[in-house]
Amino acid sequence: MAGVILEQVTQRFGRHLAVADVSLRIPNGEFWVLMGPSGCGKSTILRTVAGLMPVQQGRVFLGERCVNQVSARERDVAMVFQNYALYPHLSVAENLAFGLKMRGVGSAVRQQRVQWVADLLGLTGLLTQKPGQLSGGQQQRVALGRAMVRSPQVFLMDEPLSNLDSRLRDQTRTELKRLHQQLKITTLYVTHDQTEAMTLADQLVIMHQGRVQQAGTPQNLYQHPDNKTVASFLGNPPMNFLPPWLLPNAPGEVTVGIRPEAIEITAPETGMLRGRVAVVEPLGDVTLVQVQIEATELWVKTQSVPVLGEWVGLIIPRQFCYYFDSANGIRLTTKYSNPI
Ligand SMILES: Nc1ncnc2c1ncn2[C@@H]1O[C@H](COP(=O)(O)OP(=O)(O)OP(=O)(O)O)[C@@H](O)[C@H]1O
Repeated sequence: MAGVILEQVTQRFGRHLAVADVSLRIPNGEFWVLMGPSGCGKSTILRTVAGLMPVQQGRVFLGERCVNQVSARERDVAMVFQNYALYPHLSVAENLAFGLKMRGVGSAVRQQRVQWVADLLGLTGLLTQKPGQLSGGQQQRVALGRAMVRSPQVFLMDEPLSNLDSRLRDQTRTELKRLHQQLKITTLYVTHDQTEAMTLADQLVIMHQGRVQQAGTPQNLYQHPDNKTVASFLGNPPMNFLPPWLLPNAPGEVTVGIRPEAIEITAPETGMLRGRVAVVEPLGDVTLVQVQIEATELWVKTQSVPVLGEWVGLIIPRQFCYYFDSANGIRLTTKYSNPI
């Protein structure tokens, strides 16, 4: 059964095309993540599904039902924003119960639901506090709880963790994953954060300029990007693209890409390429190294810790290279399987 379907949805602001012919079919109970550069249309998609923006072209379904003409209030979705906007004068319990009260749910059921969600999110001890007395992470959990309390058909989350510091963010992310595994509510989640995208998504959708570039499991997108946009968006540091002069045997119309972890550092005289270490960033388990080869910089992820300024050789294993059409960025899988 489908949870959420977008069928050829196009949305404009005046003449500006914010979402261009987007089709997605999200099965019931799955967690999908939308990712892409700022302004690529992620929030507009979320707002369209929520009913906060009318569908200009195309159709949106929640379950089997086309909701193009259904108001936001009547859609069974709950949205969590990055600015959680709790009511400051209400207690945590009252904040959690607010939406239920507005919907005319009786007090006994309200209490029961609030207790359920407070247990689930570890908020039981905070029910009488006001938002101002809570930490950012606790406030974020209340915001999540407010969305969860009525068990909506769909969750829409727009960067819900972006205001948290990195530790809390990690904790809350893990919490979200656990909750999803438990509740299995169809979720559409927008983020800029790669770790969130890679760890939470059943399916990851990469967008660019209002269009879907590729959708698939995070692993699949990382290993088999369809084009340069997707390849350069995932991975930190991102994929290196080698200029043609670095690889004299590569045909000019092909751009060769290689991930930082696929490059090996060796002695200057044994590498295929030779350059100077320009940046060294030890991360504990691995080190990020930027090697400068004339005007080109390549990132390498390595276990070794080279010395800043030293000359090193680089090995670019062929089997880990990606080949892209230089004109349109589309990945070539057969024609140039072995240009170097
Ligand atoms: N209310 C609006 N009026 C005019 N243009 C808008 C409006 N809202 C969004 N846009 C434009 O539509 C495009 C898509 O915006 P959207 O907010 O969906 O992008 P986004 O991918 O969510 O970006 P971000 O990651 O920065 O939140 C952008 O170019 C934006 O400037």
